[in-house]
Amino acid sequence: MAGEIIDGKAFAAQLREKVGVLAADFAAKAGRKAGLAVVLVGDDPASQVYVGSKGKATLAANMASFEHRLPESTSEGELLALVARLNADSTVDGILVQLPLPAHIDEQAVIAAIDPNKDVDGFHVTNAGRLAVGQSGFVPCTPLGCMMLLTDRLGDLSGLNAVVIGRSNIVGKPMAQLLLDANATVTIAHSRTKDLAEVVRRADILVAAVGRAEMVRADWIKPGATVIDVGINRLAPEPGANKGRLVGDVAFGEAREVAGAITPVPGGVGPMTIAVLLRNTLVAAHRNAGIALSEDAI
Ligand SMILES: Nc1nc2c(c(=O)[nH]1)N[C@@H](CN(C=O)c1ccc(C(=O)N[C@@H](CCC(=O)O)C(=O)O)cc1)CN2
Repeated sequence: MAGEIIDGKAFAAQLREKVGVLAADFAAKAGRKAGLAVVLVGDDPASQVYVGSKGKATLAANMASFEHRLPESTSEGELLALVARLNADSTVDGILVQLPLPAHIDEQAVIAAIDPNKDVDGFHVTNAGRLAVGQSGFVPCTPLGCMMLLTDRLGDLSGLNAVVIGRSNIVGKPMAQLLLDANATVTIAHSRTKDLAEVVRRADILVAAVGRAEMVRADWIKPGATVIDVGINRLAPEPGANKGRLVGDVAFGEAREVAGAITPVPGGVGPMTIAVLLRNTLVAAHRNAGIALSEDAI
């Protein structure tokens, strides 16, 4: 029997709805809306779409959206100056600088300049450190979204074997940390892992975040495993089409025949990223305004 499809789009819609209700409540209590500033440098087409979606989702969730679209020629100094202004702006609770940045700008320097208490992306080293030692901070949106899908399906993850393919600061490492905090037994695999298929075959939970189209095949997957596919890869267009199909890091059709449950691409993890961004912004606003919020409930 084919595995269940984990509907990230529907889950994300519910989360956005919940955040919207709590954000309206925040505005009534604080006398202002929670505010998210999103900064885009350059004209990367995918980034433009994501930033547009973030702005619309922010407004729909009863929050204020501050969008800053800067030209490709923006210098690192100019971007750092904008980040400093947003840090000092009391109407801005969350700051997100869309990645990737143009090659002439040092991404790490920009992330380091964001006030950790407004770093709703959870990329600042202070927030990475807080996650590593179990303190409350901000957790990167994509791995937190994956965790929400996993706990919704599996409940308690204690003792389960989890394999994360990919070791990026944005997904792989925080994902592994969250799984470890949930008492899973965690392996981080990567491009130099020996006998990757064999390692993956031990996983009750597989998170694929490697950025290689359909790399994980059906015969890598343990029967009944829960598969979370973080990859978003665009294939070359079919003859006559102007855009290629989006696929994940897992060969979905064949993997579904073996897995117990699997996220599709699109419609799986991707939509969770923006929903969790709104959730983190709501949390930031409450913390900044000193208004209580039951953070574990959202
Ligand atoms: N500062 C950040 N930059 C980037 C992040 C991030 O979390 N913070 N993540 C990605 C891009 N991203 C959000 O910014 C993002 C990617 C994908 C989706 C999504 O919903 N994807 C859809 C498919 C969309 C399509 O058709 O192209 C899906 O998977 O269903 C949302 C957000 C890199 N940069």
